[in-house]
Amino acid sequence: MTAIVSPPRSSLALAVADRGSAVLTVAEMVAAEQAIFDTGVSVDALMRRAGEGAGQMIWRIGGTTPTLVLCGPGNNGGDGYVIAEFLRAKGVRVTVAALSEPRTDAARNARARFCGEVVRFDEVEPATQVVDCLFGSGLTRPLDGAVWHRFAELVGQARRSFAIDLPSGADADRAVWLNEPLRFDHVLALGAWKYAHLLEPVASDCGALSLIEIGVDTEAARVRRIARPSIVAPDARSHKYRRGLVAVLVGAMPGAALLAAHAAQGAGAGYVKLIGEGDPPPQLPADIVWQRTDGAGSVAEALQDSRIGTVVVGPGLGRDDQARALLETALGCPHPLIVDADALHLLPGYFASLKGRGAPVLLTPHQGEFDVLAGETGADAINKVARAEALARTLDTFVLYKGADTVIAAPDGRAVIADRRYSWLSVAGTGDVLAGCMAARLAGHAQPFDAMTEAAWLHDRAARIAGPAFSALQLANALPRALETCLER
Ligand SMILES: NC(=O)C1=CN([C@@H]2O[C@H](COP(=O)(O)OP(=O)(O)OC[C@H]3O[C@@H](n4cnc5c(N)ncnc54)[C@H](OP(=O)(O)O)[C@@H]3O)[C@@H](O)[C@H]2O)[C@@H](O)CC1
Ligand SMILES: [K+]
Repeated sequence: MTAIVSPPRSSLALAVADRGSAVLTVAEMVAAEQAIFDTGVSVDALMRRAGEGAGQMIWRIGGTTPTLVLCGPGNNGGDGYVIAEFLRAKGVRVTVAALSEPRTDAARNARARFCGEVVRFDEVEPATQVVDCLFGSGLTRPLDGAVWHRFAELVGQARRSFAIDLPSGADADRAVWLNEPLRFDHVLALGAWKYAHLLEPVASDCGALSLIEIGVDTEAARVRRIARPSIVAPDARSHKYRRGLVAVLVGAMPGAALLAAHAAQGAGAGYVKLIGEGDPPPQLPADIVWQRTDGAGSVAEALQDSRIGTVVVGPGLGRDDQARALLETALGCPHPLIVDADALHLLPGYFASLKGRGAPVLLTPHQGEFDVLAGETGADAINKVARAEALARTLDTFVLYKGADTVIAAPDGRAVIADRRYSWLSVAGTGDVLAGCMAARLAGHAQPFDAMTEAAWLHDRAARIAGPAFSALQLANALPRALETCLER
């Protein structure tokens, strides 16, 4: 048997990248705010920071547009009074509609500092621009029916709408609407992202997102919003194996494996080969190597090549006995492994093989495949990130849980949310492209979590470059231009 040595690693590696901005639960946000108070900053001062930061953004976007600020009873309402006074001082015609008297000291103080007009919420007329400060992270239940109805009318009739911190009616941690959904033009998040900003179904209703810095320390946050990765170009010592050798196993439908192979090339792999039974498919291009095998033993032997950086199993695999044999062989090989598509449906029969496997396994389920894998795992999880984390922990694998909100989770608890994925990606074959792209990144630097994050970013960027209505092959062909936008200068 061939001795297994780690393949040389690429210079097409990950540079020190922006880790992405933090995503916090309400409890984590409260703790982070408390840490600021512990340094001697008062609640009033922090509210002023938040309200003036948000006011500045509204002023920049809306200028002197007449503005209605809707204020609730808590500190979100308090932010509203600060915003209203900020805009009033700029010369904007501002009206505040108060749902009730402020119930916190900071909100009462902010109310006292507002020098403009305050009217009752149930008597207010619609305005050109509306700012929602009814409820933020302290929302505990649905809005009262009549209040929600009037609120929806005011937001719907405004030409421009802002929600401060969170849209009222959205549950911050669970990222669901407690009332009917409401669409905003802008959401200004205070201090850090909350899950509702980035996870569906609320995320799509948030319009343009802005983060208002208020001095919260988010250094230790485990969950982050995706940020553009920074990738280093090959250096003078680079060669095809340092760049990364990707091996894609071919099953019943070679087209999907070919797409993954194209994508691996476009995402920077130095060498891509298909491993399959018998003769190559007629459409095999000259720049993809075909390694012919004869039976499972022959595949296992091909996978002993110590220069392989990543193996992909799943695209076009099928779900028959031959597919099972290929999956079993792939799980038994010594290389990092991406399990995608059909292989995810077969994987529950092989969970035992995941435990103690030396090299990492990366899973790329969409919703249907996730349900097959997860079963009851994470049934009590609060949101999509927690469900992905539960699966990653239970199977000791890396998980990229696809969707308009794609979640990447590592078994050590790190997670990234790739929100608002380009909707034209919803076409056949784009999953195969994602798997190939991830394989190239992983073969290049051997960091599974980073490979998933880079692939999610490159895939989305390539789709935007390809424009509307592209084929999966056109998407793969756009990957080099996406890669170019991430190269370190
Ligand atoms: N912490 C800080 O220092 C800073 C916080 N900041 C800001 O504060 C926001 C969080 O403030 P918050 O905790 O006061 O919560 P908030 O969302 O304003 O409302 C809670 C109030 O509403 C009530 N209530 C709840 N649901 C209800 C419903 N359906 N219908 C009716 N009432 C309902 C609830 O009363 P309950 O009846 O539940 O006891 C309570 O009275 C945060 O999002 C950010 O904007 C920034 O200024 C920076 C500094
Ligand atoms: K709000």
